[in-house]
Parts: sequence; C-alpha cells; structure tokens
Amino acid sequence: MESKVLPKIKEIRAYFMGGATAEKGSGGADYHDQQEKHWIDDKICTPMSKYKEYEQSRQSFGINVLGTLVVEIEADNGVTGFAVSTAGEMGCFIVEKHLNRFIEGRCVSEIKLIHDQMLRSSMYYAGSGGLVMNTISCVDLALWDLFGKCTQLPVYKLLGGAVRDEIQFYATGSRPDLAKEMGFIGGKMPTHFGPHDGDHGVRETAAMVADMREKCGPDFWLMLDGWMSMDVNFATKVAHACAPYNLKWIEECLPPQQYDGYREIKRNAPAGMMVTTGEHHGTLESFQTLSETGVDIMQPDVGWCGGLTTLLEIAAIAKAKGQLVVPHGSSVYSHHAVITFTNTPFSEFLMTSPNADHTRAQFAPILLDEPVPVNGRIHKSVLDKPGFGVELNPECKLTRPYQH
Ligand SMILES: C[C@H](O)[C@H](O)CC(=O)C(=O)O
Ligand SMILES: [Mg+2]
Repeated sequence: MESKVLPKIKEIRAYFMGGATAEKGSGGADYHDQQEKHWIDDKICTPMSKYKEYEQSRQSFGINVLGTLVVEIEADNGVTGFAVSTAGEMGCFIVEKHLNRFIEGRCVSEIKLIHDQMLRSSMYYAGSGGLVMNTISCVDLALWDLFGKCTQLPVYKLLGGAVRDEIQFYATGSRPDLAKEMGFIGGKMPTHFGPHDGDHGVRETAAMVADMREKCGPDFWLMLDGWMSMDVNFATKVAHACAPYNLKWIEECLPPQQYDGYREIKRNAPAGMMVTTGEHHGTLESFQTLSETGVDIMQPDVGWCGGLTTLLEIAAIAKAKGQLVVPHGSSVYSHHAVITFTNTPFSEFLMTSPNADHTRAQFAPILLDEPVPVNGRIHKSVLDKPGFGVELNPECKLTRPYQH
C-alpha cells in the first residue's frame, strides 16, 4: 500500500455555547448546566455547602458559568476535526490568541509536538489544572479527531486497537436502582451531607446507601461521590458507616491537592473498600503524586487532564503501579481510550436525564451520533467511524468571540 502524504493544518477556530451569558440549561460539555430540578443540582454536597445560601444548588455558586468550548481544526485538504470541553468563552481567547501559533502550518500527525508546546508555553499561567488545561485538552482532542478523520481511522485504532469487544459501564446518578434495571453494573450516588452536618450527616449518608442496597440487592455495585466536600475525619466515618452495605468505593472526598489526606483515607478505609479520585487533577505530575498516595482508581477526565495525549501517560503510570484508571465520564473521548487500556475493566456513564430514569447522551445536545450504552454496554463496532465518530450538531448556536 502506498504511504499517504498527510495534510497540513490550515486553521484553528474556537467557539462557545452556554455559560454565564446564556440561558440556563444549555448542557453540552458543561454537563452541570441543566434545567431546574435536575438531580445533578439537588443539594449535592460541595466545598461551598458550608455556606447555607449555596447549599441547595451548585448553580447558585456558579458551577455552570464556564459553558462549552468547541475547537474546530481544519486541514488544507478541507477535512475538519473538532472536540468539546468545559472552558467556554475564556477558552476561546486562549485558543485564538495563544495556542493557535503552535498548530497552524503543522502536519496533522504532529500531535505530540503540539501538545508539548501547548503545555510548556502555558506553564507560566496554567497552574496545576482547571480552565487552561481544559482548553489544552480540547485542542488535543480536536487534533486526534482530525488525525482520525484524515486517515479514515477511529481514534481507538490509531492508539493500537481494542483490548476488549465492549465497554461495560456503571452509571452516576441519583437512582442506582433504575440504573440496575437498565443493565449497568453499578451506580454511583452524589452525597448530600458534609463535615458541617456532623454525625447526623454521616448517619444520613449511610442511610441513603442502606436504602439503595435494599433496593438493588447484595451484589450490585454502589459507590459514593464526595465531590471534594469532606475532610479526612468525615470521610473515614462515612466509609465505616457504609461498610455494612458493601460500598464499593468512596470518591473524591477531598480537594484535589490534599495528597496526604488521600493517603490517610486510604489507610483508614475498611478493608476491601476502594478510595478513588482524579477528575479535578490537571497535570501528569499531579497524577504521579496521586498514584503514590495509593488510591485504588485514578479518574482523570480526558477533557480536563491535558487531553488524550496526557491520558495515555496517566494510564501508563497507573498500570505500572497496578492501579486502575477509570476516567471521569467524558463520553466518546474516553470510550476510544479505555477500550485500548488493559487497566480499565469498566467505565463511567453520567446520567444527564433529569431524574436519572433513562439514558441520554452525556453531552446532549452538542454532538450528533454520541453513543449511549445499551444494556449498560457499548460494543467496539459502535466506535468504528473516523476520528471520535461524532459531528457537531448544526442546531446548536455557537459564538466565535475572537479571531486571529
Ligand atoms: C455527581 C457528581 O457530583 C458530579 O456532578 C459528577 C462526578 O463527579 C462524577 O461523575 O464522578
Ligand atoms: Mg466524581
């Protein structure tokens, strides 16, 4: 077969949808931006819950101010790749006024070089993750999508191919009992009480798990997600109070950088209960440090951790340590990665239906053809389309606030 001459990148463009200036409930990659009464905004415990006025709703403290960033990259043969993440209008500035210089004119296969230059050139303002890293991740994912679309290969094949025929999912949402009926292997619930609620909060949390255990039977996996809201003492008490109900893991109990705290929770946790975290860690170095704490599962979000290029490195760190890497639910972007990882035996599906009573595409409405699990599973054949196999929904109103 003749080797192909790959095209060069002609232009990168950045758009946003939703965020602080839009109507509530735009969804997209900013999946916390849902309509009122959605389970994802119903008194979920957060680092802000100790302030009464911000306890009931995460949107009240601004969890949905960023909005969706859409990065589109066009090659000189007219083929376009794209990706979405959570960085909105501010991400657009970073792409169009800074990162564009490392991208335009490069061959579509030069992803690693571009990734390294994006990381090094933003080191002075990127910190250890967050908005800037979300933006870099989005560009990296768009580059992989473009590379796949130019070579007519799905991203998972570019990575070396699938190590299993299907991905099986647990569901994150308020109704693990319904997730069980839908064929998922487990259900992860948010917590509603934190250290400011004292022992009453510990008892209420354990009662919620006990109730779900009753509804789901003895073997269905049940997990808790603390979304950075606890301290070591509260997390330890919750873990022990939930042990009789066979809680499988306790997730993201602490703020991301409290590595000593994670080490202590791991030491304190009942035997057999896993300690997990990682979705708000944003550099390879932070995952190396996290890995050393001994957490059982690292949970990077591929749209926030530095992109697919960094996720591959994180997975290698975890593999060498015998840890699992189970990405935070980042939809197609993680499906193409995890089907190639030997240390990801299952993955996350985040329920974005308002009552968590049916499956709905996680990034709805921004992607066309975004796969959703059927009977809790996605077969690799569903991923057999060039790039990440999705297109932008032309009905979503996108704004391009900056041009270079
Ligand atoms: C449900 C959690 O609070 C959050 O919205 C999502 C998350 O942390 C997860 O899916 O994991
Ligand atoms: Mg989580």
